[in-house]
Amino acid sequence: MGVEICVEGLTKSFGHQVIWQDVSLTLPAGEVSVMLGPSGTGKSVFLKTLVGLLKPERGSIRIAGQDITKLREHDLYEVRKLFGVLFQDGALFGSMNLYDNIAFPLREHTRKSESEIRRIVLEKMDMVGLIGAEEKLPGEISGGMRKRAGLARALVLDPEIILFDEPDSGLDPVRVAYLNQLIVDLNAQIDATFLIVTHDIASARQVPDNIGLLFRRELVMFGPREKLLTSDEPVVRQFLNGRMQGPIGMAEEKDAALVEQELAQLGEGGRGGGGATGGRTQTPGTQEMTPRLLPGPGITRPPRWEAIAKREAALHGKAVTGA
Ligand SMILES: Nc1ncnc2c1ncn2[C@@H]1O[C@H](COP(=O)(O)OP(=O)(O)OP(=O)(O)O)[C@@H](O)[C@H]1O
Repeated sequence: MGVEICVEGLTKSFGHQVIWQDVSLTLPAGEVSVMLGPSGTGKSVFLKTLVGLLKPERGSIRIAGQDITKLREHDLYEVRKLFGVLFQDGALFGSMNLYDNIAFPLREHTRKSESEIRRIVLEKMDMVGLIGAEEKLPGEISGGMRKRAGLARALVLDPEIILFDEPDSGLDPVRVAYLNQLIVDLNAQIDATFLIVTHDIASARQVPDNIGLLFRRELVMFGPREKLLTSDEPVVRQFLNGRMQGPIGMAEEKDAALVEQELAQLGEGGRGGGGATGGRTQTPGTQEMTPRLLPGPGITRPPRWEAIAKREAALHGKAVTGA
């Protein structure tokens, strides 16, 4: 079972530049969460802060009963063993074949025998569909295979938490679909806590249990997938629908009057409309409950799935009847 991560009042700056402030959220143990946000809102900085590579100015990050922001380097090293991280490009060593790349953390951090290492490496390569590619060099394989190799390497120390930094970047839509299925299947099999940073809205709508959105140096919202998919919050609706109309502009944020004008031209939303938003500016876009991606055949669903499915079915019923 993965571990819970509890973030309270977290603030990170570089010099005078505040990246985000007062961020509080709980990543529930064993669940998949996605962090969204326009470019430059500090999603990668958030991942690095969680794993202790960057120090926040304020706030706490509680993992397995310890506030990691207070730990000394030696103790942090121990906590980091709970994490597996999939970097954007897989971060593989170019001169090592896939087998040695994936074996690397085991050789570096454990005293396991080569035969034990072989068993683990082949098991993880099998999980990500890379059996047979042991001798390949990273430069000889596709981007999708490199991501899967990076994922196998992130799995070898049996992490309780896996952080994914844009796992879908640079992949075609079919490879993204396969990778999403792999993520859902893996989560059901190993039950670790997953946090995924992505720009891919389709993935964000289907894969996670929870979604968070960073914007204007704040965490606008974090909660169950169904809560964000049906939210009236203008920034959340704009982002989850990938629309130009709304508070998010090319250079991050827009003038309020311009947003009003855009929405009026579209004939949707605007002030004084009442209804679901209680008169707030509404951002156009569907509030559909995208179907959840299920684990593949033969993979047992974790116990939480039943409760989530009931909650989502109830919400779907409401959306259909307009209740
Ligand atoms: N080590 C650092 N020193 C100074 N500034 C940094 C450092 N790392 C990141 N930043 C700044 O923090 C801000 C957020 O960067 P980050 O890479 O986390 O954004 P992001 O949301 O992941 O963006 P994208 O979606 O484009 O990948 C940027 O303005 C970046 O320049």
